[in-house]
Amino acid sequence: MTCVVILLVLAATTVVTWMALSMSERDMKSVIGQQQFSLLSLAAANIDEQLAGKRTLLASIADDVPPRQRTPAAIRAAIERHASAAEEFANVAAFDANGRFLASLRPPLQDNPSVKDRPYFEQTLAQKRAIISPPLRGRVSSLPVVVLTHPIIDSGGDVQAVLVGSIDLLNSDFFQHFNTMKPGKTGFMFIMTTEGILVNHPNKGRLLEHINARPGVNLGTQRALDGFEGWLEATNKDGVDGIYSYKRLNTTNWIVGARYPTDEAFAPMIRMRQQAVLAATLFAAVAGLLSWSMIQVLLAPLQKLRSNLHAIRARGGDIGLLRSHAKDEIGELSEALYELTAERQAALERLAESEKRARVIADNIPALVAYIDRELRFRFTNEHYQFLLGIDPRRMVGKRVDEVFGPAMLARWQDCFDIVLAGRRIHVERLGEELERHLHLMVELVPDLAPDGSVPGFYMMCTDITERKTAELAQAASEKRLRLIADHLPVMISAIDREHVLQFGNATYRRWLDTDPDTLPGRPMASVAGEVAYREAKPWLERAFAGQVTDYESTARLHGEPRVLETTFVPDVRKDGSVPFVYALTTDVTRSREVEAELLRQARRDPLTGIPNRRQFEDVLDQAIERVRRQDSQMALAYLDIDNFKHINDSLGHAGGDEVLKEFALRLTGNVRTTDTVARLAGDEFVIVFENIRHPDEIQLLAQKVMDAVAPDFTVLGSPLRVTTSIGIALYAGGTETAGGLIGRADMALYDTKRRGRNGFTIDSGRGLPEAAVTRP
Ligand SMILES: Nc1nc2c(ncn2[C@@H]2O[C@H](COP(=O)(O)OP(=O)(O)OP(=O)(O)O)[C@@H](O)[C@H]2O)c(=O)[nH]1
Repeated sequence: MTCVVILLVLAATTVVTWMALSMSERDMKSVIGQQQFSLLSLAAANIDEQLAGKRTLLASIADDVPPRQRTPAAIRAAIERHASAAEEFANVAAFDANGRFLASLRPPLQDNPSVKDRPYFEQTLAQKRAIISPPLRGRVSSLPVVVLTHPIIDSGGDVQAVLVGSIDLLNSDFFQHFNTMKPGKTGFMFIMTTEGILVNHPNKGRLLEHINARPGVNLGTQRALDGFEGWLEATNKDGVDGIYSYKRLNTTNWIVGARYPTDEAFAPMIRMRQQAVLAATLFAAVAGLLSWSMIQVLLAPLQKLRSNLHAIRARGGDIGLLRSHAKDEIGELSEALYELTAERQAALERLAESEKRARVIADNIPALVAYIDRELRFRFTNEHYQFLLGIDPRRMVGKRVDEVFGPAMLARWQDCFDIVLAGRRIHVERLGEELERHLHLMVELVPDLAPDGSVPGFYMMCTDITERKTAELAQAASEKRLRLIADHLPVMISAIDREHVLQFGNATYRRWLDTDPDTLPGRPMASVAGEVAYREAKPWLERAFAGQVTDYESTARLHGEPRVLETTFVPDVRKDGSVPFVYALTTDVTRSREVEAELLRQARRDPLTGIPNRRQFEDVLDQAIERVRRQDSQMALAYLDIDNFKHINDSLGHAGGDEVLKEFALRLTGNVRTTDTVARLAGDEFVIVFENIRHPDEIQLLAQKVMDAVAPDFTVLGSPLRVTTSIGIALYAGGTETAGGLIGRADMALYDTKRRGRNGFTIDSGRGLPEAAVTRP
């Protein structure tokens, strides 16, 4: 912190110093530049002045030549009369209009020199006025020179002769003053023509050379050649910066330039900058230290606060240490921090408590519980890993799934992980083949959906369902066995739901109805059994859904044959009392019903004679009495006993007696109406129930008819035998009399007949006394 403060102060001081220096440097550069340009302008004025002086000198020599005696001697004399000519020029010579030598101040270096083809000469002739030549190399001396000319014109206006003054660029004093005006110690001045040919340069070897003869570019010089006058900063071809000033000469338009190296020009300023930086650094250090000391004093309460916070965080100390009763900003801050920390501590305690509870719950869930992040690393695992798989859950945290269970496991589960990490919940049941124990696992993968829709991880809960799975497999095997049994039972078995839709049917459907049992689930009962059969079954079925076992019998045609079917509806009553299904067991009872009917029939028949026995008789009598009451008709009951049957038995044997009984029964049944019933009650006792008696007198005729039927001899064991019978008849014409009462009256009437000597009949019409009694002789 201290370092930061010092660095900040230093940085601020440096920035301020740098800005101040930059501004003063900019001003200083401007001043130096202007100075340089002023100096250069003075130097240029000096050159202009010298050139003007030299031109004036030539003009004066020309004027001094007498117009009518322009001989070489006169011209030479005129030159020599001007003593300054020798100082101003390296030589002054005169040439005629054809360029031929006329005279000179100093002897020529060659005989009869000619300037006929020299451009400055031709230009002077052509323009008829004085000119200053560009620098050129002397023909004979090979020295660099600048030539000034002046024409001597005759009265006719023609050029009669030309005065030529040469300036030796190497040795003359022409640039002496100019060169002393160079800027600084290492600066210099130079002159070049508008074409860039050097007229003056500290390096004399470069005279007459083009300024850009050396490779590279100096943008300042370039601008000067383009017409710029003034000062600027530029870099020379050697890469050295400098202040450049440029000014044009009035006389020749040549460019006068000065170069002032920046290092030298700004040397004082650089020194000043270094001193300023040093001073600023010192100032910053002192200011920084002072600031630091002050901050230390100011921040002392905060430091205390910080160390208290450290102590609380490191050792869990009392957060009351954060409290401060100071009435300043730091006091308020401490109090706010205390409240914040207290709230945070309470929240952390609640969170810890909640995490503890969650951990206890997770550790005690009989399932593997884990949280896995997007990199498929375990972030949370419960204790069940230790219990079920023998893996320490703490060692799993931070490891990837394949690091714990191997790459084969990851490959098998990767598709599930991809789905859950895409935000979809998955439920799968799988055999955990990658585990040492082959467990059946039920796995629930739940994505951890963040509020922004991203999925940073997912929860995985694996339950060991091996036991359940084994039980399911056993149940499936058991169901298969049951199915096998059900399919081979001669019973049609169905499961019917509350909508009366079939949910199951056994193979008997195929045998009885030619219906594939696999097509039954989902089909309404009516569509399988037919509307009629369904309507018949419906009430029984509804009672079964009410919880009652019902059964009923029905008839149906199976393969064209009439069959009797017995159906039992068994409700599937659940613990809550609901009946989701009713099982229907339909049995073909045709054969047993036939046997039953036969047994019943036989139970009601006398086995010896084949006519109804006492049981049948009693039913018939009850029904007949009921019909009389209902139809307001009449009936009669005849009670018959074979006379002296004991004697027959005794004489002919029991078999003979049986023959008599059978013949007797045959004769009785053959002589009554089909609506009448003949029955043998026991031994030689028979009864006849006569129905639909229209008049009591009819009874007598009926009795007589029976007597007549018995009268002819019987053939017993090949011998004729006379058999007689005694009859007692009771008439019933309605009323409350019971069957027993009627039988009693008939019996009494029989008794009367016997009492009178047998072989006859007695009729009791129900009026108290027998009304008719007949005894055969
Ligand atoms: N053969 C034969 N005899 C039977 C049968 N059932 C009963 N009896 C005999 O029939 C006889 C009936 O005799 P009763 O009716 O008491 O005497 P009864 O000789 O007919 O004398 P009344 O009736 O007074 O004429 C007895 O001897 C029985 O043993 C049977 O099924 N077959």
